[in-house]
Amino acid sequence: MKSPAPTTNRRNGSFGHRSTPEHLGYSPTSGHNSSKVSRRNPMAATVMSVIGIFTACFTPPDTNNSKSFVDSEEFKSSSVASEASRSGSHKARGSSRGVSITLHNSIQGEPAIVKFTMEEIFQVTRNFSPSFKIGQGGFGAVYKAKLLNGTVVAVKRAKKSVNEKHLGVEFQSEVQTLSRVEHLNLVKFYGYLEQEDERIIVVEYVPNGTLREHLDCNHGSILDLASRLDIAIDVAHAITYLHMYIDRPLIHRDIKSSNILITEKLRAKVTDFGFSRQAPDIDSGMTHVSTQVKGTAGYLDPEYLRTYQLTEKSDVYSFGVLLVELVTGRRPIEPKFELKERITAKWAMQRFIEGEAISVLDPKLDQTAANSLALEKILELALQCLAPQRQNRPNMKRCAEILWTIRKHYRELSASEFRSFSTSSQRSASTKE
Ligand SMILES: Nc1ncnc2c1ncn2[C@@H]1O[C@H](COP(=O)(O)OP(=O)(O)OP(=O)(O)O)[C@@H](O)[C@H]1O
Repeated sequence: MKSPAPTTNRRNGSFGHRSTPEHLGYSPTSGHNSSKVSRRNPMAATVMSVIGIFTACFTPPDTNNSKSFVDSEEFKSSSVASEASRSGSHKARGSSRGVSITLHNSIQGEPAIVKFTMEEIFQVTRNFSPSFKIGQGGFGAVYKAKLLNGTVVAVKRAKKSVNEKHLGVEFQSEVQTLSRVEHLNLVKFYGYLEQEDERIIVVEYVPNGTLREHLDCNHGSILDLASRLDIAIDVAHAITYLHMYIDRPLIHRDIKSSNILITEKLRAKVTDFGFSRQAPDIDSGMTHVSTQVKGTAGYLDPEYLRTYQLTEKSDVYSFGVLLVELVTGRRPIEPKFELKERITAKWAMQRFIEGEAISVLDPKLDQTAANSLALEKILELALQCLAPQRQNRPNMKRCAEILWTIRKHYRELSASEFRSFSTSSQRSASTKE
C-alpha cells in the first residue's frame, strides 16, 4: 500500500510534517566516552542507535514553544465506563447538568454523544465573553463556563478556518474519541456542538494549567520530582488505557507537555484528541496503520516520520521525550541553546551514557540522593522509549510498571534522607544546648 504523503495539515503551534529534516552532523562515535558507555550500561547498542536517530531531527522552529495494569488498584479505580457510552439513544431534558441536552447515536453502534445547543453555549459563556476566555490553542479559543447545575467546564470553540475540511475531520476525531473514553487521567467529555461553521467541544475544566507551564514555574512554585513522577505515572496510565483497555484501542498521536493539564492536587489529565487514530487491529494481522504524519516537532517518532507507519509505539516515543522534559525542565527543542544541546532528548541521552546524568537535572531541583537515583532510572526508561525501532521500545503498560518501581524507591530513599537529616539536626541542636 502506498504511504500517504506528509502534509502541512496542522493547527497553529503544532505542526504536521512541515519542517525540513536536517542532519545535525552529530556522530554517535564522536566524543570521548563511547567505550565507557558500553561498560557502564548493558544497553550500549540501543544507546548508540538512539543517539544516532537524533541526527535525523528537525530544524528547530523559530518559536521557543516547541510545538507535540489493570492489575493495580490504582489503575482499576481510575478506569470507569462512561454512562453516556453505555446509554442508548434518548433525550434527557433538564438533566443533571441543568441544561437541556440531547443524547443520540450519531452512528449505528457508536456510543451516545451529548449535543449542546447554541443557546446553551451562549448562555453559559455569556456570548463568549472575553472575560471568560482562559486560553488559545491551535484548535481555537477556550472559555471557562459554569453549566446550570454548577459543573465548571472548559468550552473549546474551534476557530473558523479557510481549511474547513481538515478542521472538521480533527473535530469529529476528537468528539468520537472523547465519547468513547473515560479515565481519571483523561479530560472528561461533557458534549459538543456542530452547527454551520460553529464547532464546540465541552470538557471538564482542569484548574491548574498545563504541565509545560508548571515546568516553566508559571504557577509560582517549583514542581518537585515527587510530583513529576506522579504526573509521569498518570500519563502512562492514561495512554495504557487508550492502547489496551478500550474497545478498538486508540493512538493519541500528540502526547506533549502542553496537552497535559494539571489538577489542584498536581495530578495529570491528558487532553487534545484531535489527532487520535484507531490503533492497528492486531487480531486481523495488522501491524501498523499507514497515515500521514501528524504530531508536534520534537515529540515525533522518527520511524513513523520515515515510513508513515503508525503504531502505539509512536506514543511511547513521545512519552520518552516527555520523560526527558520532566527531569530536565527543558522543552524538546531549545533553539536558543548551543547546537549540541538544542535537541533536549539527544543531549540528555548523551550525557546519561557518559555517566553525567546529574548534569541534565533541572537546575530548579535539588541534587539529593533520591533525586539523583530517580533521574538515572527515568533517563534509563526514556532511553528505551526513544529506541529508533519501535519493537525495541517497551509498551506503555511496562513503562507504568517501571515508573511505579522508580517511585517506590524514590519514596523510600527520600524518607531515609529525611530521617537522617532530622537526626543530625536534633544532634546539632542538643550539642548547642
Ligand atoms: N479542559 C481545560 N481546562 C482548563 N484549561 C484548559 C482546558 N483545555 C484547554 N485549556 C487551556 O487553554 C489553552 C489552549 O488549549 P488547547 O488545547 O486549545 O491548545 P493547545 O493544546 O495549547 O495547542 P494545540 O492545540 O496547538 O496543541 C491550554 O494551554 C490551557 O491553558
